[in-house]
Amino acid sequence: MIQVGVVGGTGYTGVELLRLLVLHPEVELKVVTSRSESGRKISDLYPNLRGHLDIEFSDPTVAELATCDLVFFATPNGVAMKSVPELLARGVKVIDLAADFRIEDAALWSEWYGMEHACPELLEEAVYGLPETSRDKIASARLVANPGCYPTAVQLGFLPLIKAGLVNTENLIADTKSGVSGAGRGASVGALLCEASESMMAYKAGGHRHHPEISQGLQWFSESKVGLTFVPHLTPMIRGIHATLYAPLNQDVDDLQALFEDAYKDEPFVDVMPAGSHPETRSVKGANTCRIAVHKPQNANTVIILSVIDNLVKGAAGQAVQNMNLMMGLEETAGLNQVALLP
Ligand SMILES: NC(=O)C1=CN([C@@H]2O[C@H](COP(=O)(O)OP(=O)(O)OC[C@H]3O[C@@H](n4cnc5c(N)ncnc54)[C@H](OP(=O)(O)O)[C@@H]3O)[C@@H](O)[C@H]2O)C=CC1
Ligand SMILES: CC(=O)N[C@@H](CCC(=O)OP(=O)(O)O)C(=O)O
Repeated sequence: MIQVGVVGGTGYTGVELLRLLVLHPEVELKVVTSRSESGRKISDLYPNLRGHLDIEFSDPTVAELATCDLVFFATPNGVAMKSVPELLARGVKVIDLAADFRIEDAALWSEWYGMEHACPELLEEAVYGLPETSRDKIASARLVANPGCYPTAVQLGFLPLIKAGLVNTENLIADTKSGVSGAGRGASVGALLCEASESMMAYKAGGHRHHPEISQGLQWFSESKVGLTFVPHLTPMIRGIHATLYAPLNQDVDDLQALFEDAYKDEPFVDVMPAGSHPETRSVKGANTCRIAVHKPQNANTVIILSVIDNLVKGAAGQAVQNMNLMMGLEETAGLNQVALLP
């Protein structure tokens, strides 16, 4: 059994990791941290785990955490980078669900995240954990940067077209919607029921920190320069990301549907729906699935890709478990066979 630690076990992505890991056939949860709930039985706070997890939250030192084989950080940006060098030096593998190791360029990271990077020397070694593009690198990595939720949905949607060189990459548009759990469990006025329900709004239209992450990920696979317009919206649902993506074709393409089906035919967690489909966020709720549909309306030259994920699963904890499976040489789908919850 692999001994696993979760830093930040009280948060939304943390408890989602626990939900997945308690049923994982190869994992033993050894340490689950929380500073505010240290000493409390985890299943007292989260009764869905009663009968599955019998340990308490703790507030361990890095040396104590290092008794694990692999540690997940489900913590705010800027936390993991303070402990990762010591954990790696002690032979522990790390998956960070936050953004500390997602951007290759330390100066660009500081610009968007408003702090100095604590270990820029590790940015080159860290592997961006999108299995559909980097499976082999992830398998041999010590440190994986789990992608953001919007970046997962947007990159999986655009990449088949970009890799095939079929679109004008300077004019890509990503119009994205998120459920409120994307903002985490911490109390904030914007996440109150009376503020977030019965209404919808765009936010950070002038610049969101996922813009450089998405642009970087698309640029890795594009010979021409990537220019992206990215606008996130907050929608009155708890879980889910819906990305509507617009890409101008640079040539006639016979069969876009076949292109997408072929690109993802061997991917266990990307489902290309039949032509004409409109994927719903509820069709991936609780599952580690990205569901995609491709359209070319009015015979115009703009392709529209619809891409949905559960922000807490394929957008965070599920993708992190997928990465752990790869890093530890396990079956990639182990512990990840959930079917979405309907209605
Ligand atoms: N929510 C989402 O949909 C997604 C989130 N992410 C990213 O994953 C990370 C976690 O997100 P989420 O679960 O929503 O966040 P939450 O705010 O819900 O939870 C944060 C967790 O981190 C712990 N924590 C906070 N500060 C520290 C610290 N300085 N040291 C150690 N532990 C700390 C908290 O517990 P305590 O204070 O008790 O220690 C809590 O358990 C974030 O970086 C987020 O951006 C990524 C993709 C999707
Ligand atoms: C609805 C909402 O607030 N969503 C979050 C994105 C969550 C996420 O994935 O962000 P990280 O890059 O920090 O992991 C936001 O826009 O900040």
